[in-house]
Amino acid sequence: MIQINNLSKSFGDLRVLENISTEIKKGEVISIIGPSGCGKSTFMRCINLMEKPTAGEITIDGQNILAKKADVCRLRQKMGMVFQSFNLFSHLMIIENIMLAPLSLLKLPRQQAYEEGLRFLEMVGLGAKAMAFPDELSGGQKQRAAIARTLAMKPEIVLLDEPTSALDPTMVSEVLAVIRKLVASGMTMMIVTHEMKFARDVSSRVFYMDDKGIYEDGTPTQIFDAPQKPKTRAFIKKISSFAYDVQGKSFDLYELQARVEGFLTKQMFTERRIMNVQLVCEELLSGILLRTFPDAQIALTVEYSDASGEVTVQAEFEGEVYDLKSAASGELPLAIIEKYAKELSSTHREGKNTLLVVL
Ligand SMILES: Nc1ncnc2c1ncn2[C@@H]1O[C@H](COP(=O)(O)OP(=O)(O)OP(=O)(O)O)[C@@H](O)[C@H]1O
Repeated sequence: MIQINNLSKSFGDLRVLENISTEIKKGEVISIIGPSGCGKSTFMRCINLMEKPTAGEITIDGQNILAKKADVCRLRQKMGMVFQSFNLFSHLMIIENIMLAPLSLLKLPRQQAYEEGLRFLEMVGLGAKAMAFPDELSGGQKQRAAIARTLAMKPEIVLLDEPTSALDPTMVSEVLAVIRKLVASGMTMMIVTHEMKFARDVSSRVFYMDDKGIYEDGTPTQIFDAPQKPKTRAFIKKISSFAYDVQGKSFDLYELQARVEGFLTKQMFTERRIMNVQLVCEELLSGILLRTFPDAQIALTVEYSDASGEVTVQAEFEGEVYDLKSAASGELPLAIIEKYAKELSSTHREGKNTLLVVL
């Protein structure tokens, strides 16, 4: 459907994309992930010609869209784009926003554009908001309206550039639910996203971008569970864990708990499970370790494995051999930890204790 050959893009002296070649087939749902600033949005914007590539070829249904004579307007209609920032016209009602392009570009009769627009609004759960103005909608509703507007042009592929990153966390799931519905309808899609769990669940293919290109291209299982290349491995490890340095007993427990919550919310954990992990961290640190070693410098890591669904809380600190089970035996904090832990271990190597609690 889309063939990309040796695509490069520079902004002045800054070379962002270098010689990218790939093919996107009909029905594929491709998530693009990678570190901030690696060129994910630029790549997507080049495909839609919102950025002019510096070199290379993009062929859609056999037509090179970079050729001088290409009918860019018509080719662009084949690709619907959903942006981070909705881009709805605030002086127009939602239905008018949706009808705008079908009327002017597809030349649909007004009544037909209206009826189809309503149908797409109903599909995204906003049938009742057709006559509302954008300011009367929440962020999540605005983004769903923007998706309906894109669909109204009946594109062959939908490109979504970080569609949830401008949203309040409480509104992310309603937009992701609508995107899931599109995926289920068989739509060809490309999504730049920081929602890793979502990328893993909905994609048929994942591009990990780094080093100015598609550094690794694979199924979600390959990229998230068994990445083949070192930078992909490092990135996946980094996004599936977070580290916190605990500096003695006056450390900021509330900050730590907020970080735990933020991290696990991204992994789409339920409130209940988040509270369990927070409780284990609190009992391990304040209930046990810092009561015994008030000045200890503890490196805490919370890691989530999507493959096993397990969370590992790891506490590392220097000192004599310390065995958690025997040291805290019979105490309430350990009993609480054991209630939630599937596995509990203590090891000592080169003067450092490592305690692991797997939940
Ligand atoms: N219009 C522009 N002019 C100059 N530099 C730009 C322009 N657009 C992007 N860049 C630069 O190109 C690089 C890639 O940006 P891009 O937005 O594509 O990255 P990204 O991977 O999507 O990042 P993020 O995940 O943070 O959104 C960055 O260094 C950015 O500063």
